[in-house]
This record gives sequence, C-alpha cells and structure tokens, in this order.
Amino acid sequence: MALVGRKMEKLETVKAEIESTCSVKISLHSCDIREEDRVKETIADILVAHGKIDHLINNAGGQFPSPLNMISGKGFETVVRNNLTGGFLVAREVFNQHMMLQLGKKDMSITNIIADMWNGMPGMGHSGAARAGMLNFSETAANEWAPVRVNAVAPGFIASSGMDTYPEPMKQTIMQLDKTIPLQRLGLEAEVSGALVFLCSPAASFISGSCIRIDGAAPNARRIWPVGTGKANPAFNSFHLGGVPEVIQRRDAERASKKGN
Ligand SMILES: CCCCCCCCCCC/C=C/C(=O)SCCNC(=O)CCNC(=O)[C@H](O)C(C)(C)COP(=O)(O)OP(=O)(O)OC[C@H]1O[C@@H](n2cnc3c(N)ncnc32)[C@H](O)[C@@H]1OP(=O)(O)O
Ligand SMILES: NC(=O)C1=CN([C@@H]2O[C@H](COP(=O)(O)OP(=O)(O)OC[C@H]3O[C@@H](n4cnc5c(N)ncnc54)[C@H](OP(=O)(O)O)[C@@H]3O)[C@@H](O)[C@H]2O)C=CC1
Repeated sequence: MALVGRKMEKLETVKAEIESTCSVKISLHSCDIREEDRVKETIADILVAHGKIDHLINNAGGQFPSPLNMISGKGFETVVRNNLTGGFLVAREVFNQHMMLQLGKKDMSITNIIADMWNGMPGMGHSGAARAGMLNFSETAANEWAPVRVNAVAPGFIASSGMDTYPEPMKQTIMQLDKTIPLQRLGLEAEVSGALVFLCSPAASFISGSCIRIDGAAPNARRIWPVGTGKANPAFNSFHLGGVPEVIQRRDAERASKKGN
C-alpha cells in the first residue's frame, strides 16, 4: 500500500493506524498532486518500492467555501487544479508508467473520488465544476484505458475530519445537514470505503465508466415532498479507529442539551 499526501505527519499517523490493525507493506510519499514533475517522481518511487500498482484511489481533494461571484481567477484555478488536474496527472502517470504495460494480465482499476455536485454545488461552485470534470474524465478514461476499469465515487455529506477544517459559519450549516438528507443522517467514512473496496475487488470486474453515489439520496430530495421521515437507517460503522468530527460531536451535545431542557 502506498499513501500519498502533502504532509508526512498525517501519513505517519495513518500508517501507524493501519499497522496497529494488520500486517501490510506501507510506503509514504509526500507529494502535492498539482505539481506535475513531483507526481511523475512519486509514481516512479511507488513502483520502485512495490513493483506494481494494481488499484489507484484518487482521493486527494478539497476546496474553500465561497459564493461564485467572490472567487478570484487564482482561487478558481487552485481548486480546479486540486480536484481535477491533480487527479488527472496521478491517473495518467499510474497508467503510463505501469498499467499500460500490464493490460490484460490482471484486473486493474482507478477510482476517482468526486462529490455530490448534481444540479450544481452552491457555495463551492469551483469544486462542483472540477468534480463534474473529473466524472467526465473518468468516463473517457474508462474507454481509452480499457481493460483498466475507471470509475468515480461521489460522496455526499460524510462525517470526516475534513469537516473540522471549515470556518465557523459553515460549521453551523454542517450541524444542520442531516435534516436535508432523506436517510436523515450523515454518511460515515466506512460507508465510502465499502464502495471503494468493492470497486477494487473481482466482484466489480465488469464495472467501468460508472459512478457510485454515496449520499443518502440527498440529490433526490424535492421541494414538493418532506425530506425523510425523521428516522435514520443504521449506519455501517465498521472503522474501529474512525472518529467523529468535532463539529458533529458539538451538534450532538447541543441537541442532547436541548432535549434535556
Ligand atoms: C457556503 C457553503 C455552503 C456549503 C454547504 C455545506 C457543505 C459541507 C461540506 C461537505 C462537502 C465537502 C467536503 C469536503 O471536501 S471535506 C474535505 C475538506 N478539506 C478541505 O477542503 C481542505 C482542503 N483545502 C485546502 O487545502 C485549500 O483550501 C486549497 C487546496 C483549496 C487551497 O490551498 P493552497 O494552500 O493550495 O492555496 P493557497 O492557500 O495558497 O490559496 C491559493 C488561492 O486560492 C484562493 N483561496 C484559498 N483559500 C481561500 C479562502 N479560504 N477564501 C478565499 N479564497 C481562497 C486565493 O485566491 C488564494 O490566493 P491568494 O492567497 O494569493 O489570494
Ligand atoms: N467529507 C465529505 O463530506 C466529502 C468529501 N469529499 C471528498 O472526498 C475526499 C476525502 O475527503 P475527506 O477525507 O473528508 O477530506 P480530508 O480533508 O480529511 O482529506 C483530504 C486528503 O487529501 C489530501 N490532499 C488535499 N490536497 C492535496 C494535494 N494537493 N496533494 C496531495 N494531497 C492532497 C490531504 O492531505 P494533506 O493535507 O496532507 O495533503 C488529505 O489527506 C476529498 O477529495 C474530499 O473533497 C467529497 C464529498 C464530500
């Protein structure tokens, strides 16, 4: 397993977590996926360390919240590079340096993480545009790079540590998000990884050019119908090391205190 991100400290933490659970060879690579030369070097380093890359999960990404009319050209480009160009560069290098030379010999896949950007992504329009581009890139690559399977996974609102990186006004919105989702709760990281494990497995060997939505049916909510019944379904909570983001802990504490009053 090769873990890639900008900050080595974060990667060390994840490595230690995985090693506390199972025995697997893990290499760590500090790389900003927006830097083309660095991406080329990183993929080459991974191939030296492991000799192969069977499955790529293109997960790196993120953005800052802003209405469209306040986003500068530089800000828009920064987010597009983070959520579209960077993922393309990583996938291209994995394909060119390894997968292209192994076609037909084994099952290989690329999964690009996008987001719930259907019908637009208000407050994060730069990211919505980039993620829509990533979906279209995945569809093209599924054709040009077959038999490598290329798919997208589109998470909706997932209770991850990423939620704690947003400013306070947005945290207020995050604390109300569950009410906008037909399944009446946020998703868990384990519920995204379940789909990723499936897509990397032989059980998904005829799935390519597809997108799996993991969003509790949020894009299916309609103004003419109440959202959900007030009841949530049980979550697939399989990460024993997973944590609850601070913003969600705060939400639950506030709701418990209101109930107590
Ligand atoms: C109003 C919101 C309604 C939404 C409703 C709720 C949504 C809930 C959220 C759930 C959905 C999504 C979840 C996730 O994606 S979780 C992952 C979250 N984690 C992150 O997003 C963190 C990652 N973000 C970053 O690393 C950075 O923001 C980013 C990579 C995008 C930029 O960092 P970088 O270091 O590369 O860039 P700079 O800081 O140098 O900035 C470059 C230019 O970009 C513009 N910019 C950057 N930050 C801001 C900001 N906060 N506000 C405005 N503009 C910004 C700016 O032009 C920078 O250039 P200058 O500094 O020269 O001006
Ligand atoms: N949580 C949610 O509700 C949703 C999340 N998503 C997307 O799912 C993915 C994972 O999200 P989540 O775990 O919540 O977010 P986090 O912010 O916790 O994780 C994002 C990861 O991407 C890495 N990363 C970000 N930018 C770069 C870059 N330029 N180069 C290399 N690595 C980078 C970060 O590491 P480092 O900082 O060390 O580089 C970090 O490990 C992201 O793409 C996110 O946008 C989509 C929809 C909803």
